[in-house]
Amino acid sequence: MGLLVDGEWQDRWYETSDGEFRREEATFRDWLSADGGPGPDGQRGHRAEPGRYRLYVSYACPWAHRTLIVRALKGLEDLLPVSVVHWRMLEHGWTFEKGLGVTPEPVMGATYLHQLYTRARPGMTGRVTVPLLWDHASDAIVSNESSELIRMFNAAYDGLGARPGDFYPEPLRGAIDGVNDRVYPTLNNGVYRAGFATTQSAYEDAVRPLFDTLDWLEERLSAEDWLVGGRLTEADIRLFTTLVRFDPVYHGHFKCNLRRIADYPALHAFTARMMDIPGVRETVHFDHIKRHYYESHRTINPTGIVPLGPIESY
Ligand SMILES: N[C@@H](CCC(=O)N[C@@H](CS)C(=O)NCC(=O)O)C(=O)O
Repeated sequence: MGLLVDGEWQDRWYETSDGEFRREEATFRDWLSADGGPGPDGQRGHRAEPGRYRLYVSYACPWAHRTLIVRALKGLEDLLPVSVVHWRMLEHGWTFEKGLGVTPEPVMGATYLHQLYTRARPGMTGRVTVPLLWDHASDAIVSNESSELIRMFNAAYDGLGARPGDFYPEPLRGAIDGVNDRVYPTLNNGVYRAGFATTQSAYEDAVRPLFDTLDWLEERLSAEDWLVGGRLTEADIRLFTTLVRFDPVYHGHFKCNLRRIADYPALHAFTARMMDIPGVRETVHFDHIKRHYYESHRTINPTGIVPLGPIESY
């Protein structure tokens, strides 16, 4: 685990001096669009073209997982190739070391993901994260912010043979944003705030609202199959990537153990429903998920032992 400082890699754990984990803002925020025009907030545009871009992911990472799901649902496999990093993230950060499911890095034969970051921006300071969208044409990083990447993939390739489907439909945007605004801080990021806390109070301050949100979601999903508008939207996709990791990883490794998802009938049924959407199951790799967390976070799990359970229930 580490970060780039003035273009040099430094092996360093997260800064949690007051006991709390804070996620840093993503560094690269350009936009992929059908015509190369700017993003919704004026971000610099890159034109969608078959094969021009490459998506770098970790199968373990819930943020990268969102982008893989939207890529699958929109049928972008042939338009947008993917590279997969090794599940273990230790002193060099994400790597392309050989391993089951890991793909060799094609742009520069890099061993470490941070080499791509410094190729795009020499001298950069910041974290080296997945997902990452690389532009082969301009040898640049378009974006490393998953919440924005899924909105780009939702529309950018529509004229190039993407499958129909809109996961952020105009009339539902307010309601989707409303759900995301609760689910992101308390749950998607809440599990990390619990797991990386270094004081009892920071841990408890994360876990309590996390389970309040799970209770709230259980109630919503007892009445409806989907979170917003009676149809699958990005709000469901963003929830799913955390729920599917919950019992195998967050319950034990991150100490989010008031209850399991298996104890919530509606949340469990929702996760199973998501798994059954064609294309989704193939994006879920429990081997990378479990091994990443238990083998990488040596401050939390010094032996690197990966628990055998739970028995998979989806
Ligand atoms: N805001 C980013 C967060 C991405 C992120 O934090 N990814 C994690 C993996 S789950 C990562 O690469 N962490 C490496 C690090 O923080 O050094 C997004 O949603 O795309």
